[in-house]
Amino acid sequence: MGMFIVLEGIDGAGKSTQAKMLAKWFENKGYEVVLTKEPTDTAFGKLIRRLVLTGGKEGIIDGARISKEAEALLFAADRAEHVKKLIEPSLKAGKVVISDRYFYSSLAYQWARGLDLEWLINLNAFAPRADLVILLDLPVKESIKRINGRSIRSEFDKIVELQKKVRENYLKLAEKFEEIRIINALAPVEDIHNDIVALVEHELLEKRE
Ligand SMILES: Nc1ncnc2c1ncn2[C@@H]1O[C@H](COP(=O)(O)OP(=O)(O)O)[C@@H](O)[C@H]1O
Ligand SMILES: Cc1cn([C@H]2C[C@H](O)[C@@H](COP(=O)(O)OP(=O)(O)O)O2)c(=O)[nH]c1=O
Repeated sequence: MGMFIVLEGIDGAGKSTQAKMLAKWFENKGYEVVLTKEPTDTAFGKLIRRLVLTGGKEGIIDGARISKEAEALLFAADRAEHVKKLIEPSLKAGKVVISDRYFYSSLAYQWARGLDLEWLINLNAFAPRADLVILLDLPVKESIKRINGRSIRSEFDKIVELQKKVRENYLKLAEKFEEIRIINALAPVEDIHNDIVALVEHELLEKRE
């Protein structure tokens, strides 16, 4: 079996930056790596971007956003394809799978949107837990500064209050899921990378020897 590592955190926490660096680190050590993300680039992920994340006309039914239940189900459908078609086969082939977001995102975000946590956990029960979840934690103010430069930001990402709730939710989830480890994401990129590598060596590689 391979190794399944997930990066989580609020928007702009540095997940994609660190996921790429970690993937390179594993490749340099000779591992076969699959770097992936959620929402995916499949038709399901595209549907989510169209209906949920853009806040565009198509996502609006009767003048409101699509329901939070439908939103959670769309993320779960995208995830089911992701798990069955990519994650599980890659792990069976002995590869290192690194995912930028996974079901922990649904727990943190859709819980913040008002859904029941246990309902969300049950909905996502089909998805195998990761071996290690790196939670990049930083104050919302900092994350907003980092993503201000991005050209296309949806309404969804702009809501500071929601991001604050999401951050709190992640910290609560870290108490519930032992695979979640908190990393201070305020540090410079290289320092965070070194912290992540130390965690991976200690939590995953040493335990396999
Ligand atoms: N440790 C860091 N310190 C300062 N800026 C960072 C750091 N990590 C990433 N960034 C920058 O912040 C922005 C968001 O990073 P990104 O990796 O895309 O975050 P995420 O994938 O979590 O949304 C990018 O412009 C990136 O270059
Ligand atoms: C995977 C997932 C993402 N999301 C949200 C988190 C992000 O705001 C958005 C993903 O958009 P994306 O632009 O891919 O992420 P990022 O802003 O981190 O680069 O979708 C959920 O609400 N639930 C989920 O299950």
